[in-house]
Amino acid sequence: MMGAGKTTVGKELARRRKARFADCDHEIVARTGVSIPTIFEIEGEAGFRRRETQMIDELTRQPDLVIATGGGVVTTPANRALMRERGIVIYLNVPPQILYERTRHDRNRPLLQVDDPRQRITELYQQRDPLYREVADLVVDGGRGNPGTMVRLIETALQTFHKSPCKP
Ligand SMILES: Nc1ncnc2c1ncn2[C@@H]1O[C@H](COP(=O)(O)OP(=O)(O)O)[C@@H](O)[C@H]1O
Ligand SMILES: O=C(O)C1=C[C@@H](OP(=O)(O)O)[C@@H](O)[C@H](O)C1
Ligand SMILES: [Mg+2]
Repeated sequence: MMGAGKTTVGKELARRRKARFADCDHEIVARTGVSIPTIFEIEGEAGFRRRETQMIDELTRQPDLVIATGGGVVTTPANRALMRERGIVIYLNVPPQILYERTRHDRNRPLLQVDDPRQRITELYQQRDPLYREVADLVVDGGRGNPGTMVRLIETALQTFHKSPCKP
C-alpha cells in the first residue's frame, strides 16, 4: 500500500544484499520527464496503469534486481501474473492508520488528494489486501519497526525461502 515503506525498505534491502534497486514510479517519472500527479492529470489513472504495466514487464526481466512497485500494481491482473512468475514478492503489510500517518503530508500521491484520505486508505486497503496476498511469497508485518528492522525481518525470512522464478 502507499506508505507501507516499499521505496525506503526496498532501497535498503538492495544495498544490504549488494543487488541493484529500481523503484517503478521513479523509473516512470524518469522516462516521461513529468511527475506522477501530472501523469494522472493528463492521462488519468488508466494511462498511468498502462505505463506501470510496461515498466513492470521491463523491470521484472532483469535478474538480481530489487523492485519497489507502486501500491496499485496489483490492481492489474497482468501485473499480478508477471510478479508471481518472475519474482519473489514481499508484501509489507501495514495497518491503514499507520499508512495514513505516513502519507498525510505528502502531495505526490494523487489517489489520496481527497477530502477524507483516511477513509480512502481504509477502502483501498480492504480492496487490495486479498490481491497482495494472492501474489505474495512472503507477508511481513511492516508496521512494527523502523526500515532497518523491516530489512532484517525480510532477510531472515528470505534465508529459509527458496523459489526459482521463471526465466522471462
Ligand atoms: N518502517 C518504517 N517506519 C517508519 N517510517 C517509515 C517506514 N518505512 C517507511 N517510512 C516512511 O513512510 C513514508 C512512506 O515511505 P515510502 O518508502 O515512500 O512508502 P511506499 O513506497 O510504500 O509508498 C516515508 O516518509 C518513509 O520515510
Ligand atoms: O497505490 C497506488 O495506486 C499508487 C501508489 C503510488 O506508489 P507508492 O505505493 O510508492 O506510494 C504511485 O504508484 C501512484 O500514486 C499510485
Ligand atoms: Mg514508493
